[in-house]
Amino acid sequence: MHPKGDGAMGPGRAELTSIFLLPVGTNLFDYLGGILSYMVIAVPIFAGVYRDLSAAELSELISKNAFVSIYLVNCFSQIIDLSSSLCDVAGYTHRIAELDEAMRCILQGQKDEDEEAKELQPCDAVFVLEDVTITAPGSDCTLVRNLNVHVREGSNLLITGETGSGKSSILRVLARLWKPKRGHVCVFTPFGPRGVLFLPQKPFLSDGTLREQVIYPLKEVFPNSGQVDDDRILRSLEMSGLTCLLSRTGGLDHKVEWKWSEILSPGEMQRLAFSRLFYLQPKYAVLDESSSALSEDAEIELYTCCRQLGMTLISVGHRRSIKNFHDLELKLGPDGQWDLKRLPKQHAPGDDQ
Ligand SMILES: Nc1ncnc2c1ncn2[C@@H]1O[C@H](COP(=O)(O)OP(=O)(O)OP(=O)(O)O)[C@@H](O)[C@H]1O
Repeated sequence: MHPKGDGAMGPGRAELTSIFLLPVGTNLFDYLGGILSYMVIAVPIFAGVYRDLSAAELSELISKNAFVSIYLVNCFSQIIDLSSSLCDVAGYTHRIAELDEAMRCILQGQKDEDEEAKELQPCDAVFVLEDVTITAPGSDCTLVRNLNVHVREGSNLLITGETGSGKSSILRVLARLWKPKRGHVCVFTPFGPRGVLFLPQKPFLSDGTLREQVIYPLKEVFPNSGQVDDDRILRSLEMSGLTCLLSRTGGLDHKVEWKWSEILSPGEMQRLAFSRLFYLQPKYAVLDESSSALSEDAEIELYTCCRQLGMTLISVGHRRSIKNFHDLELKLGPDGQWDLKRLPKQHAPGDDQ
């Protein structure tokens, strides 16, 4: 036997009220509407108010009264039905307003931090982590302790470490999705196609044509770029090894029936994310195991393209082969330990091109 009122074991009083009483209250007019008119007219009839009327006049009065009552009941029911939709709309509006307020606070906080950081910017460093300690939200376990890293343009950083050691957490802090527990994090380049783009392990694929997939997060290309832009998209698809998608979709602008995230394989999704990168060609790219579903050879090809396009990379990856494309390795260890070392210069494919 469970004690009475044990909220964890069954619905509480508030839930019972919402499950049973609210619908009953809402539909009360519907239930009683049919008999309400007779109850209302019965009082004056039995009190003798209409004793002068003939039987025909009385029945006409009763029927007229029933019509008016049912019409009123109908109107009340509609108002009550509308009120629940109105409550939903009010709830959604409130949540959107709260989200908007939170976003404004974050943006304002970032602006203030950026202003402070500008004064502290060390020469030519673009990503700066100074004395940064990271813990996951709602956890006391330190993932990275007192981390100091500066990433300069042209100097690629590879983050390695065991599963769960906090590699992606560093990227979340750089993207300002998480606040560090201690220390300063500064990114001296705008987020987006003109600055730094983040490629996650599982890319977000919106609905839309192949063109819309490749140019994402842009919604439209410049109207006068025409053929030039088409060529750029085709070239990006070729570099990412996805030219085959053109025949599957029937062209860049053909409306497709399917959901991209359902029909593409994980590897194809990752290649599509790289085609976005090659189309947008930002100065900096943060790659969070963005090629993990591809073969080593395919990964090397994609990193070679990034190098040819002159992007500065911050990557998380497990394969040894991608070390050749990086200058620094940040290795995360247990208990928040880390080690930053310069990688030996090696000949990476694409260096001689
Ligand atoms: N939103 C979150 N809330 C709480 N804990 C989280 C959250 N996201 C990640 N963590 C925890 O933080 C730790 C570090 O996660 P992170 O994703 O940085 O690991 P990782 O080194 O990138 O691992 P992998 O190599 O498997 O991708 C993990 O123990 C994870 O469970």
